[in-house]
Amino acid sequence: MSLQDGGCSYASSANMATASGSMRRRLEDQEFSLRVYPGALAEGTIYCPVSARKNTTAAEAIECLIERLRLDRTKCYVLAEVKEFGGEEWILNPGDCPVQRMMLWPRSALENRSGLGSGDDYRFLLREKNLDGSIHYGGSLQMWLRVTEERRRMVERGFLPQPAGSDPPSDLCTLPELTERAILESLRARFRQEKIYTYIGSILIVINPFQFLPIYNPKYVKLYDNHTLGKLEPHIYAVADVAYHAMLQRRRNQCIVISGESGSGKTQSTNFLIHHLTALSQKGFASGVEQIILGAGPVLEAFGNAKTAHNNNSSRFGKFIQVNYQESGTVRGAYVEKYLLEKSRLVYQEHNERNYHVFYYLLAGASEDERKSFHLLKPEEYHYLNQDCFTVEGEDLKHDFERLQLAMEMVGFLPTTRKQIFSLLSAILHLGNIRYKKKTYRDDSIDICNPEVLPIVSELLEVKEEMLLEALTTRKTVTVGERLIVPYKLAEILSIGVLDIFGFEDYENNSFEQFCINFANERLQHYFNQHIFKLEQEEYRAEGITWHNIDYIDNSGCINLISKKPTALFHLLDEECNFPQASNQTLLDKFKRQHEGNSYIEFPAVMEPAFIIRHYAGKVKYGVKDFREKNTDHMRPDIVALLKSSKNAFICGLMGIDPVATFRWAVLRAYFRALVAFREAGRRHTHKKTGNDAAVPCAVVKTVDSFSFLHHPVHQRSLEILQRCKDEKYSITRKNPRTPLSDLQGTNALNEKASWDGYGVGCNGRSSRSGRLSSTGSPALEEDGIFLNSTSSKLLERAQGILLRNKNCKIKPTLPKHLLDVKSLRYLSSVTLHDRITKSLLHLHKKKKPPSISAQFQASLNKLMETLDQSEPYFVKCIRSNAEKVTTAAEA
Ligand SMILES: Nc1ncnc2c1ncn2[C@@H]1O[C@H](COP(=O)(O)OP(=O)(O)OP(=O)(O)O)[C@@H](O)[C@H]1O
Repeated sequence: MSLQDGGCSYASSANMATASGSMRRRLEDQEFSLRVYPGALAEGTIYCPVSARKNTTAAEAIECLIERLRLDRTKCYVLAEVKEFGGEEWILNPGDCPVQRMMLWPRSALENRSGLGSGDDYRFLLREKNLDGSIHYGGSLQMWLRVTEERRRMVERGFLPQPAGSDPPSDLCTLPELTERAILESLRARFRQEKIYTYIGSILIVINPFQFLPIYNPKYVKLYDNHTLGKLEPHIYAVADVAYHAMLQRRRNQCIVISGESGSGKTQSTNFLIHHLTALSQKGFASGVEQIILGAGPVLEAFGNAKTAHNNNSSRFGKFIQVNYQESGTVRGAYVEKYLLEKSRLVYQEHNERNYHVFYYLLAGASEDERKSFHLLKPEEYHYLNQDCFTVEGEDLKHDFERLQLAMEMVGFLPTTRKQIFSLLSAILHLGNIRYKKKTYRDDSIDICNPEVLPIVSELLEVKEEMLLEALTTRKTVTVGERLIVPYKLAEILSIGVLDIFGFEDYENNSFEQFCINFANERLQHYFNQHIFKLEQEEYRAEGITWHNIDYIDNSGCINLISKKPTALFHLLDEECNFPQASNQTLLDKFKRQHEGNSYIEFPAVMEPAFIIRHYAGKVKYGVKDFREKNTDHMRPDIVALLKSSKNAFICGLMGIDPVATFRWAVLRAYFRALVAFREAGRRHTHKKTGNDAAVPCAVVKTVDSFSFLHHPVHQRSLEILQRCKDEKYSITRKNPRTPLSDLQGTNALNEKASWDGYGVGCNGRSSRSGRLSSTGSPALEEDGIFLNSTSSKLLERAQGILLRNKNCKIKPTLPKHLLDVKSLRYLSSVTLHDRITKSLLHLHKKKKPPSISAQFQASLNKLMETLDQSEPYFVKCIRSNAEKVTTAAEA
């Protein structure tokens, strides 16, 4: 190093001085692990690791060894350095520094310190000094080394117990003393040996090394395949493997819950787990499903991750990835549920933070044509991007954009859909540049300072410019229902869920987001307690094992304070959101009145619009400012109406007007109505023949006679769709613009030149592969045997025949056979039952007030907990090795 530095004589000397100065400082501060072999002085110990810095003396190291190995203090000891196997021993003076000696050893000696016979054997020995000053050797050095080496191998193979004072165990439950200190020291010692994984029973601890270790290649996938936990060195693959085989053997769903603070490695661990879970099931062959699952990672990352002060690639949402398997253990598909995306980041970022990655990727990676058609500018020219920082060290945005495009393709986004998404992103950025001014001095109404942005946004969103201007400058007070996101349920399939949820947060200013995040953590901690302490102890008791109950912090009180009906904080907040006169103070007063005296809540002594919650992980102070606004984060109806009017099917889809869902229900209705019609027509026919009036109620006869259901706009629309579907023509034009669509939310999407080749975006905003509309049915659904022909189609054909013969019927629909299987219908009704369009088509929901954000969040958490409760859990706890994201494993 010094030679190289010296060689760069033309480099700026000031720079060099700074660089070498900081390098020197770093070396001074670094901690190294010395392995000292005590030989006969401590029977059973092969070597004892001692932490030392560059200036730690031999005397200090010996003092530490006396302590650790509990040696006789009345005796004298020295450190001896052995260079090369069988070579001479060099006795260190008390003031010599062993680390400095070690730094002169060849690299191979440091990398292979235990290897006997490597040719490069360098080590420190602890020797006893006789009274006359001579060294007490107690046997030949070579002999002694051979014996200790043999013993080491025996220990490694499990024939001898782990000696005290040697390497900390891989499962900390086997530590003789289970104190916090002992646990931390063991983790630290293991980390220094680049062992980032450690078990505490079945819990896996991961310490983020901020450098990639070569322990994730296929060799390791194979190594950990089908082993009981704890047999091999701890590894994240071992957890995935155990979950996989437990699922297959016990036929029960499994889940892996990953927790830890921001930047501790949760997402990385999730990626490793998913990789291993898919690799296990494919046994080395990358299948289409695996490609899609792995491709989803970069897409989620681009849209949901951002640079924060703590992590350059921080996930700003929680996610639960459920990998679903067939009975045989082959991956069937995966499903991602997302929680609480940080929306505020779009418009505002804190110091040293950025907006979502995808914006920077797009601006850096778009081609010249794309730049033109999306009207792209430079990042500095957008208000949403130029608030603080633009770059992240070491990133290659062009490459990232290419990677994103590839990943989007892998997961099934067609080029048209991708274009529509990027167009929307560009519209968001331009919208952020709109500036307002007062219209007139006396008037409070507003106008737009830079109207030149409007045609651009209107083009990108495919909405009328006048409507856009109106939506941006006026506010309508009518409220409409908001979407309630209910995930699809894939019934009766084995699964392994991986939960990567935001960690506990306590910042300088904590708001509603932190309150929700920390509540989620309380719920997960409760789940953890249930499994690790409560259920385990109950099992011991049931089996008659002597067991003293251990105390753990039961956080039910805190959970009740926040969410238990009817007076919990979330409910009081909802109440206040309904009062137009409410203020921060009235909210706080309500909290106080209801919960004064509750040990989980405090109010600051100084008049401050804040409250303090005693969480399991510590106290957090929340400022109530914006709580009410953030809890009622509803889309304004006029903005929703504007976006609904877009000619772009993707944008309509975002507003819950999912053409695919509308289509599905239209098909369903057509089917059932036709079925009823056919039955009734049959009965009527029989009645005519037999003259038996009583067999047919009049009302029914009337209905069938007139086929009034066909005149219902829903039905007309359904039949049109079916007809078009059959003809494989997807450019649908509005036939009857005056059709009343009030109870048909979403059908206007069908009237636009929707890109039917695109993948549908589900009502919950999820891109849905199964949503592809094609005349042969969705490929994904076909795979599941959904749109298959069946005998029921014959029935429909006959029903259809009757319909066509009827004079009143103006439309001549032809029902495609493949859409008529009863199983398909059942499937469709189960997957669409909860979506808003379905509800409105079935009149299941009247215009109710939309649920508050906290209510939605609680509902999705409850759902998650239900899933977790039905699974066997594994826990992965991630720890950040340092706050500076520095590569440290071997040096800490
Ligand atoms: N096992 C690992 N090996 C190597 N590097 C890792 C490992 N785990 C994490 N890292 C590094 O640490 C960085 C932060 O990790 P990650 O993004 O997974 O944290 P996180 O806990 O998900 O953070 P957040 O909650 O902010 O999303 C990663 O970008 C990666 O560089």
